[in-house]
Amino acid sequence: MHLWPAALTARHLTKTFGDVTAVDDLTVDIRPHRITGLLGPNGSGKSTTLRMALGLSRPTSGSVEVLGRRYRDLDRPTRRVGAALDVTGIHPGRSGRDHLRVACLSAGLPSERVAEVLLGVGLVDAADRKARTYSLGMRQRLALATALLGEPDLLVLDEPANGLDPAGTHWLREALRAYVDTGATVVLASHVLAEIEQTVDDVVVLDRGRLLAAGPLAEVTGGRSLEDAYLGLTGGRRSGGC
Ligand SMILES: Nc1ncnc2c1ncn2[C@@H]1O[C@H](COP(=O)(O)OP(=O)(O)OP(=O)(O)O)[C@@H](O)[C@H]1O
Repeated sequence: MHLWPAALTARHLTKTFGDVTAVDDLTVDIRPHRITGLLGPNGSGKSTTLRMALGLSRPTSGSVEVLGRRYRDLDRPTRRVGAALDVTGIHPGRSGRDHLRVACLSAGLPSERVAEVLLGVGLVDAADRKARTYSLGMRQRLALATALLGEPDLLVLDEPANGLDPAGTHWLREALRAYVDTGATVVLASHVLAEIEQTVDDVVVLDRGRLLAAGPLAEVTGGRSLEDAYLGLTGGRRSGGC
């Protein structure tokens, strides 16, 4: 149904902040209809890469496209790409339901989607409580619900399991797999290698902004655990959280 050669394509993508090169000449293709984990130590450029892909930050040089176009050139981007990058952006005085209503309205999406995504992420019972009373895991669910409003072809998540309990992590894994099975693509950045290992089809490993490895999980790990492969690739620079 979705026929793009790659869901995300970076070509010589580079971003500098003053003296810091956050992303350094990154060339990679992320395959469609799969879950890809973006891995790397703290400060390796994962979030900066995702922000450039979503048009939130301008590359210093090089390019990044999602679904075959620059994000800003996509037709109705909120229906094509959904993102949950930062749970701190949720208004504390607003209920989850109101947060979703506002997001629906501003994206021009039908209001029926609010009840559907609340059900989908298991937040129905908490929907009318103010977001300030939500746990981190509940805010993660609300951020995911927001990203899913437009039933996007590409879902981009930054540390989506952060704050989820084991049952929540299990639920997330199943939910992402079910979503990809509908023909969509998921890209997620994470530090938690055990979680990544059980969730993704492909991995992209960054270190200090540079690409260290990319490909199917089994190919990159070569029979080792992901942690061993990762520590070998990054020279022992540990990702936070593992
Ligand atoms: N707006 C900014 N201004 C200055 N430096 C920045 C900015 N955003 C990111 N950086 C720097 O760019 C580098 C890459 O940061 P980035 O947040 O992309 O890494 P990350 O891999 O997502 O890290 P983490 O795992 O800790 O979330 C870091 O050195 C960071 O300090």
